[in-house]
Order: sequence, then structure tokens, then C-alpha cells
Amino acid sequence: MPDGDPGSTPWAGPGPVAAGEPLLALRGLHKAFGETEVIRGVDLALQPGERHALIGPNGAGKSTLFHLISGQLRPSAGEIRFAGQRIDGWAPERINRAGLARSFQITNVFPRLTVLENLRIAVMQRHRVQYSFWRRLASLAPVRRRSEELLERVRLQARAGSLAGEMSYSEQRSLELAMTLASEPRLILLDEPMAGMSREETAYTGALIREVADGRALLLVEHDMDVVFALGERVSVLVYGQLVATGTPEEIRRHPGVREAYLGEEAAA
Ligand SMILES: Nc1ncnc2c1ncn2[C@@H]1O[C@H](COP(=O)(O)OP(=O)(O)OP(=O)(O)O)[C@@H](O)[C@H]1O
Repeated sequence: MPDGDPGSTPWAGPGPVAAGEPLLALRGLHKAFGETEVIRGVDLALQPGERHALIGPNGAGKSTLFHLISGQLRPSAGEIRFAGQRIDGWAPERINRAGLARSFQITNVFPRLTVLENLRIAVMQRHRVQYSFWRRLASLAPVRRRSEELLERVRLQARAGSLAGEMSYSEQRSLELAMTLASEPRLILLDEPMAGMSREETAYTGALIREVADGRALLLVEHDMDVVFALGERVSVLVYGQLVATGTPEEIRRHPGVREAYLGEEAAA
């Protein structure tokens, strides 16, 4: 049975973060695959509500870092703290329940279900409702209310009855974002949210991400520098498994090492 009213149940992970404490803290993080060290001593702290962008050349280790934070991979050394608790070694589902959600492009979307059905499943998963209860519980007012609220949040009301798989890529991305929000995360990890989008879709999705992430922390990997500098309040640069700089977009633009190693003369101009 659902553990409470999904329409009003607040986030239910570890307790509140103490004043001044980071929401996410990586300390001395390492990851090796056999002999190859891919993450080589990363320290990073994210404050509650902070939007942080992670950039770096191909193969720098950005995806590996995301896998470590979300629990898909275990670090070889170092620690990961979320809301004051050590989460390295936890299963991905446990990390998700603690309030850390990772958005996987559109792979969580069920293409043969409608938009509203997708959202109902996401809301019910959050509240541990068994799939076998689905039909009966789908009509429950709190689940419906919460699903409709999420639908509005990503402006897909007009698409409620559309099959998810028949929508445009950016609409599916919006749906996926709403499904991520169903777990009321305090930190959202977004992996290349604008990949495969047109300029217009990128602008629309950027504004949507900014809006729905309000009050939550965001860690985003993105190759589009316009998006990085527009969305990130702070930016970190990962090169060969090490952070070579962390700062405001302005500081990162001016940073000589970053200009040389990554941005190139054009972006630095
Ligand atoms: N499971 C694995 N086993 C062995 N090597 C791996 C594994 N996963 C990643 N790597 C290696 O780790 C390095 C970093 O990969 P990763 O995908 O984290 O980089 P990235 O910064 O996300 O790159 P991109 O921007 O191209 O997505 C690469 O050299 C990759 O080949």
C-alpha cells in the first residue's frame, strides 16, 4: 500500500542538512577499472539548491563520476556524502529514496503508455505501490492529483492522453523530467539534457529545467557551452579524472588553464 498521500507527502530521506553543510560532498574520490584510474582524487561540494555544471573533454570521466554518485558504480577509494550521510556503497534505489535522482535522457519513459500513465507509474513507484495494484490505485485521488500537478509543471497538459513514444524527443525529455520530479529529489543529476535537440528545443528545455529545479540542487553534464554558462551557477572542469577548476561561469571563462585545456581560443574570446 502507498505510504501516505502522494499528493502531500514531503521528501522523506535523511534529515535536513545542517546550516552551511554541503548537500553533496565528494572527498578524495577515486575509480579504477583494472589498472586504469579514471577518477583520480575528486573533491567537490554542492550546496542545497545550487545549480552546478560539470564540463570536460570526451573521456574525462564525467559519466563515471555520475555513476559513482548515483550508485551504479562503487568508488575504489574516497567517500560520497549526501545530506550528511555516507552513501558510497548504497544501492541506486536507496540513494534515489534518500532524495538524489538521476535523469536518464528518455530511457525511463514507457513509449506505449500515455503521458499521464507514465506519470502515475512514477508517482506510485515513489510511494512503493506494487505494479499489481496499479489499476485499482490509479484512480485514487492523491495519485491522480500529483500526476496532474507534474503534468502541469512541465506544461504537457495538452498531451496527457498521447502515447509517450509518439511525442517529439524534447516532449519526451520533459516527461522524463516530470517523472524524475515524482520522487521529490533534493538533488537532480542531469546527463546531457540537451543532446539531440534543436536550438529552439534547447532554449525551451533550458528554461524548463531552470524552473523545475528551483529549490533543488542540480548537477548537470552538458557539452553545449551556452547551456552550461546559462544554467550553471558554478562550473567544474574535469580533465583526465581530476577537477582542474571550479568557479562561477565568469571565473571559468577567464581561467587560463581551462582556456588552454578545454575551451579553446574561440570560447575564451
Ligand atoms: N566500465 C569501464 N571499464 C573500463 N573503462 C571504462 C569503463 N567505463 C568508462 N571507462 C573509461 O573511462 C574513461 C572515462 O569515461 P567516461 O565515459 O566517464 O568519460 P566522459 O567524460 O563521460 O566522456 P564523454 O564526454 O565522451 O561521455 C574512458 O577512457 C572510458 O573508456
